[in-house]
Amino acid sequence: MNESDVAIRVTDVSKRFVIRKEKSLKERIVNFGRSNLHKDDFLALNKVSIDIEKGSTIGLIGPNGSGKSTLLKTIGGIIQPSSGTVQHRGRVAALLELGAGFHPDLTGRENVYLNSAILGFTTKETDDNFAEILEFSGIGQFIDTQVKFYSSGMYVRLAFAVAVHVDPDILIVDEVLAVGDEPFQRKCMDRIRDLQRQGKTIVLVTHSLDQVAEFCDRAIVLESGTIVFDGKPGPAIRELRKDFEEIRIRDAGVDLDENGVEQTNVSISHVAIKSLVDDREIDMIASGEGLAVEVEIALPSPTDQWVVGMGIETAIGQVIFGTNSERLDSEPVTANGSTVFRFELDSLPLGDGQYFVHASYGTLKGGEASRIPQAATFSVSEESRNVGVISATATGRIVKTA
Ligand SMILES: Nc1ncnc2c1ncn2[C@@H]1O[C@H](COP(=O)(O)OP(=O)(O)OP(=O)(O)O)[C@@H](O)[C@H]1O
Repeated sequence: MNESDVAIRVTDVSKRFVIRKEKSLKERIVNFGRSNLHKDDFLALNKVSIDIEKGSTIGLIGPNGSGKSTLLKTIGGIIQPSSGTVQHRGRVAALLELGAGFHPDLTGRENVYLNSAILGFTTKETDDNFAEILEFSGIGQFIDTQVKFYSSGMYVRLAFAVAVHVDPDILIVDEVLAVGDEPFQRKCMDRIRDLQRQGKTIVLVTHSLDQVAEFCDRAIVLESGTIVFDGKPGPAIRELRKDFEEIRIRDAGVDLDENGVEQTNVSISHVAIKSLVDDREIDMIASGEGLAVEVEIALPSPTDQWVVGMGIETAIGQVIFGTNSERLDSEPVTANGSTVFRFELDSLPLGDGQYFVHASYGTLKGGEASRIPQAATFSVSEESRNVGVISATATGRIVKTA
């Protein structure tokens, strides 16, 4: 990236928060006379460095508490880093959590003028934009109500309308869009697309991984305040889903143990994709062809309670097909030691691309206990100029013209 193409530069940014906790009674007695508060340091961001290219759309993703909002706020200049620097070129408009940016006692109208003024607009310029902002927000008569009486959806509507109408070079958006209703979310997304087309730089924090796949050209995965992945959205989302799956299984393991369901010591030892024709292991099919998936599990003792599952996912982890031995009405059979279950999928009318196969193990009573998210992969080759995960035979013709 050329120096002149950098819109935002984050260099070695760390953010330390001081957390104050009430001391326990014992601690109060031991430390008698001193403050009743514990002070703990907490590193929300740990030496984060990123260069964001002008005109790009970046998604910041990661589990709860991983530091996404903190990073976004340091980029927007809303909070100062404890160490490191943030530089940006151009006007930044920020759409942060509810409550940030608007004064609760002022009306919607007054807040529009206040926000525009902070971003360097004259009253005359805001007058010129006002009708459009109001129209976009859909707030109507409530524009003259104090914003403390707004619902969270109304609040976001107005905040987004202001943010996109002040002609920002950089727009930073934190999760908030999720509180708008569906038509408004669509409208916001269309507007974000307009800004993309105009070459604006956009940084989004979101938990909607589909949104990241749809809008972003780069995604950054944060975990415990550090960057664990920085690259194309597809691999970033897969990385994050893999982590979520590990967390889910770890958590599920605890619950299942509490229920007394014996799930432990079973492992999925091998997953193979095979040809239905000659049983060879394969990694590619033509669109419309079928395949077999063999899942091998290692059962430590004889049981008829086992369930084996498999699913096919797109590159961003959307499950497009899934089944398991129970759904296929496979009779419970007592199995022991190394056991292979074979799924046969006769025909897969998939579009061109790479697909991932997950494999899972569980019990009839306890549900799914473990899963390997990307146990195997295969590609589908299709000679088609159409796009999408399914393959369809399509034709087109004019049926009416003036
Ligand atoms: N003002 C603050 N004082 C103390 N700790 C804070 C403060 N702001 C954030 N934190 C802590 O820093 C960590 C990172 O928070 P942050 O809001 O950046 O995470 P996040 O990835 O955006 O999470 P989420 O997905 O839940 O919105 C959290 O553990 C949070 O509790």
